[in-house]
Amino acid sequence: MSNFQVVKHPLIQHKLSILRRADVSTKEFRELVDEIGMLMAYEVSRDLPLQDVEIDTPVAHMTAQELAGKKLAIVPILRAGIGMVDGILKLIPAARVGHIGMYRDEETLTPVEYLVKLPTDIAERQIFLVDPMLATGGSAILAIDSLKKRNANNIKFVCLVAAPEGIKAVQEAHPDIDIYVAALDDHLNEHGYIVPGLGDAGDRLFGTK
Ligand SMILES: O=P(O)(O)OC[C@H]1O[C@H](OP(=O)(O)OP(=O)(O)O)[C@H](O)[C@@H]1O
Ligand SMILES: O=c1cc[nH]c(=O)[nH]1
Ligand SMILES: [Mg+2]
Repeated sequence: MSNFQVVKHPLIQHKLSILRRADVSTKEFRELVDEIGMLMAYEVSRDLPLQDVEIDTPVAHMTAQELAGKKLAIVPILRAGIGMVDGILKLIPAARVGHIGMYRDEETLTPVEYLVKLPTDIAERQIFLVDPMLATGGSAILAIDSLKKRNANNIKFVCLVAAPEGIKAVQEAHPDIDIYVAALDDHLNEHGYIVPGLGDAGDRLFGTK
């Protein structure tokens, strides 16, 4: 079974509590998603491989360590996932960015895929699949299906707020995928929204409602 982790760092929890507030402006919401994305990247990148490198400090020669040049790709699920990309790129600027466009049909809550644009060597890359919200799990499952269809298997799913229903669904569909969330909320309401959640992340991020 996959690794499922709630990242409880105090900075993440503090910023997430501000993000949830109904009176937060679009500008603040965008800045907070960016910052939390960066803080989540710190945790998710914890096991990236290192290699020895010989360097000279002003004082002495030493064997230091650097990232082993593992190829990375950040893949946001549009639209809301876009909000997390820049924060992660601040820490890992050489990462490539792929996009998976998807929206939930409001009646059926079934995800509809409308765009897949990925680096050509996606199968060789460690992928951070990002979306602030994991509700029924339908969108994440379809995005992972889409990546696996293209032979990408090294995937970590990074999300801010998750419902237990979504975690269970993703773990059942894709037991090999590690999941990192900033919060595990209580339940989904009758409209498929996470409770207490933060509302519609895409609309809050882009000011579309
Ligand atoms: O787990 P699920 O039940 O599939 O729901 C989660 C999805 O819903 C939201 O996207 P939405 O459909 O609102 O699209 P948007 O990002 O364009 O607003 C969210 O960003 C996830 O992608
Ligand atoms: O609560 C939810 C559920 C799905 N998508 C969102 O943006 N918010
Ligand atoms: Mg939305």
